[in-house]
Amino acid sequence: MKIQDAYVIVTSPGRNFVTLKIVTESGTYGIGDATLNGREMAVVAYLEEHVIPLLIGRDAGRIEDTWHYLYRGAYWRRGPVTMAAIGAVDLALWDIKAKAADMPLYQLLGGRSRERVMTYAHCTGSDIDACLEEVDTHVKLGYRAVRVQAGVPGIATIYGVAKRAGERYEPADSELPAEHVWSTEKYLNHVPKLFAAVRERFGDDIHVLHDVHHRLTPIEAARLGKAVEPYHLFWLEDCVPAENQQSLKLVREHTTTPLAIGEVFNSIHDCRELIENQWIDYIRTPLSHGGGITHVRRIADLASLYHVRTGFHGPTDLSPVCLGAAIHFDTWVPNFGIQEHMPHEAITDRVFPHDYRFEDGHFLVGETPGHGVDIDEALAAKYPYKRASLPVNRLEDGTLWHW
Ligand SMILES: O=C(O)C(=O)C[C@H](O)[C@H](O)CO
Ligand SMILES: [Mg+2]
Repeated sequence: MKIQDAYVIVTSPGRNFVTLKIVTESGTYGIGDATLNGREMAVVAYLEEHVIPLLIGRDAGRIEDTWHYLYRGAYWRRGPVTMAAIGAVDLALWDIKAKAADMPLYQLLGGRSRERVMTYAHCTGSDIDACLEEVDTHVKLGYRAVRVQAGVPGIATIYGVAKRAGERYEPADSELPAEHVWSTEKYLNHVPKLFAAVRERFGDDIHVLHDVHHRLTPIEAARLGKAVEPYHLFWLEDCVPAENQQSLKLVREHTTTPLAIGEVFNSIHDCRELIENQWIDYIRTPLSHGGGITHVRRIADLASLYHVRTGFHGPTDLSPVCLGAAIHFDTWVPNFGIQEHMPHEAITDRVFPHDYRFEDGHFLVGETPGHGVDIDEALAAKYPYKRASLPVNRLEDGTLWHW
């Protein structure tokens, strides 16, 4: 089954998405998500200039060989742009293979390990009470797990907290980066009160998660992990940046709060030390940014040896193509933990028709051959790309910080 054509579709139904479509001689096609939030056009150029010409005429069935051809063949290895481009090719090729086999993707991966995929919701509020109302709403929608983020007195704007009640936060909300001001001390003094309030109102039965978004140093993260132990979080996410993997060792030595990390990783080498030393509990690298199913499956297998489970990144800035493929992977992978769910806007869902369903706090995988997500190209063409940037953060003295 030779690849006859491949092209990139850039569309902005509510926010920017980049999709790679690969078409074979028989007419069977597959699609992959190539969206890299805030750096979308870099992946477009990488695909159009350096990848698509190599795909034409190749055997679409040789997924493993194509992965190595693109990875080793480029000489310049790893990095989010390269790996998002390879990931899009890989997802599209798995889609084609599953369609050709007339199977839903999870069957091709090895079949079901579970009936349904537990997912967590985002609950944010300008203060603790507003956040608790969001938790209440999501518990009533059936969620068993909630990620809670609340405003902190004395900090005007925090990335990840919606600006208005009932709204979701938008990851990339302005043409050029907005600037926020951050105070670690104010945050550390306030945030344990949020978990205490959630447990007091909702009891012990819901899973509670929290994203620190890389803003702490290791010893500060250790302090937070210890402080929140009484509220038994499901996980504390991205508590420190992890370019230095040893940072997680320090945190681990001080606290039993479970640790999740990896949404900005794109290679097994970014997390190998973290996994082999059992410094983390959940690995979050998504299929699209981690070089596709072919590579992330290796990460999951390594993780399974060390009691580390998957908890894939699932924000709105990964398209329904990535989410749909993730739900197949989650249905199969033996060491599944949880799947993030930040619902896409209705118009995004119309541009990307899909067969996965949310029910009772879980995703249910579809039975359509392939990964079950398509793109309506005519509708997509109505929503042209708009530059959108993620924010930056500064400490109160003006020092540039993690956001
Ligand atoms: O979903 C999360 O956990 C995030 O941290 C969202 C990220 O900030 C977002 O995907 C950046 O583009
Ligand atoms: Mg995160």
